[in-house]
Amino acid sequence: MTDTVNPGGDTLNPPLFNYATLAITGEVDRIRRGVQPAAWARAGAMLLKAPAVFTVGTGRSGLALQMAAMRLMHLGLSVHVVGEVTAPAIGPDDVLIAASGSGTTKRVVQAAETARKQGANVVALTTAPDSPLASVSTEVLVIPAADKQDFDGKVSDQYAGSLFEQSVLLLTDALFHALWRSSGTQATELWRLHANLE
Ligand SMILES: O=C([C@H](O)CO)[C@H](O)[C@H](O)COP(=O)(O)O
Repeated sequence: MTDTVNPGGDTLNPPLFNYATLAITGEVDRIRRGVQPAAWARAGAMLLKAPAVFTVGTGRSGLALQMAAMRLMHLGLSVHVVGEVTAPAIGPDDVLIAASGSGTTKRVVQAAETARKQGANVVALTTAPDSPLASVSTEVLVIPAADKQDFDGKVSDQYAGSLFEQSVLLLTDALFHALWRSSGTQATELWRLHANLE
């Protein structure tokens, strides 16, 4: 056992836990106020017109985006998660949603480059507007969170890319909610598409 990691000490400190919940919700609210709704609206319009939507991301960024993929499927869009064995080829006018806080993760950048070569649009969710991912994307949704290696605590008190990953979930849920409500579809209609093999 390494002596450099102490997994939580002996007990969880309740005041520290309460502080953490407040700190995290405060940080997420700051992100919410810092995004550009017009860019999200453009991305939403692009998704609705796309023959198919793909999502890509690694680690926690990819996991957060998989939740968005499920909700977009519930909206009736044709959605695929890159790396799943059932994901088909991406083609012209399809949309690849790519989440990478750093904007440098190789697998994500390479997928975005391939998507553009095939005539698809790429919507990037990233903290880094000058990153390789942003430079290859059609629409860049900047999430002003900390990069996973910003350890100075200036942008976020949380560990690594946590704030980015939470924001991906919050903002894509907001995108889904806005698209759903403006469609006028009843929740019972959406529920027909919910997994029944679970
Ligand atoms: O899982 C992750 C890590 O724990 C950071 O909090 C990241 O999502 C993963 O490393 C991918 O990184 P980015 O592409 O920079 O989002």
